[in-house]
Amino acid sequence: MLLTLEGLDGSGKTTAWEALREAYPEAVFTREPTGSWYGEAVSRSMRDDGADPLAELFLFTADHADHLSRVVRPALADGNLVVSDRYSDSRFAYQAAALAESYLAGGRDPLEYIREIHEAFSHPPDRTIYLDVDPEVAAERAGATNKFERVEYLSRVAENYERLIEAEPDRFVRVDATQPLPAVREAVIDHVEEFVAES
Ligand SMILES: Nc1ncnc2c1ncn2[C@@H]1O[C@H](COP(=O)(O)OP(=O)(O)OP(=O)(O)O)[C@@H](O)[C@H]1O
Ligand SMILES: Cc1cn([C@H]2C[C@H](O)[C@@H](COP(=O)(O)O)O2)c(=O)[nH]c1=O
Repeated sequence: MLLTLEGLDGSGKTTAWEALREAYPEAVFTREPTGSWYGEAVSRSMRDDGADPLAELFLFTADHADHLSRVVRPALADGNLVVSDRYSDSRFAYQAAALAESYLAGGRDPLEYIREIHEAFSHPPDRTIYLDVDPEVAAERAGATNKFERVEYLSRVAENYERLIEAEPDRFVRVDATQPLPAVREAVIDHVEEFVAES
């Protein structure tokens, strides 16, 4: 089973991922952007305020393709539970927000365009936990360490996540990530126990 953790910057994904790592030591824990050279290219692009948003989309997507073939598909083929801190929904939410200000021919919807690119090769998550905080909390917790961690941009990202949740309500579960950390941790672990029991 492929389980992904999604949410705005600072929503607590990595904290939840670490709690799950303690609870499921036998599972495979991974993340996007990855630590590969593709992931390093992504980090370089994120540090560039003038990076072309379409070029940046394809850097993130290249990192995803490598992640799939090197980590995710082999781990799933071996029957593992795979837990990824960010995955394809991050592209749908973040790069669609960046492309909205940019250019796509024929008035195409950026989010749909990015989904179509992924449909051709990706492996969709089985379940996704959405750690829900508002953009103000997210920006404050994240500390504006990269160009995405600003309230105005994160508001558009949050709207895109809402579209994704609305389109696939059975895949997503929403956790109120403004709760104190122990309550968030407990909610995440309870959901994963349910997913594992159902699978
Ligand atoms: N429920 C919570 N209440 C208060 N602070 C929290 C909570 N969850 C996480 N934090 C704090 O917010 C900060 C960001 O948490 P974390 O790194 O887990 O988020 P993230 O979603 O992985 O962020 P990013 O996407 O920026 O990597 C950390 O300082 C963490 O301790
Ligand atoms: C996978 C992915 C990530 N991002 C953005 C979201 C964050 O601002 C940074 C780094 O992620 P982290 O969890 O804070 O380490 O990258 C993105 O825009 N698109 C993506 O596909």
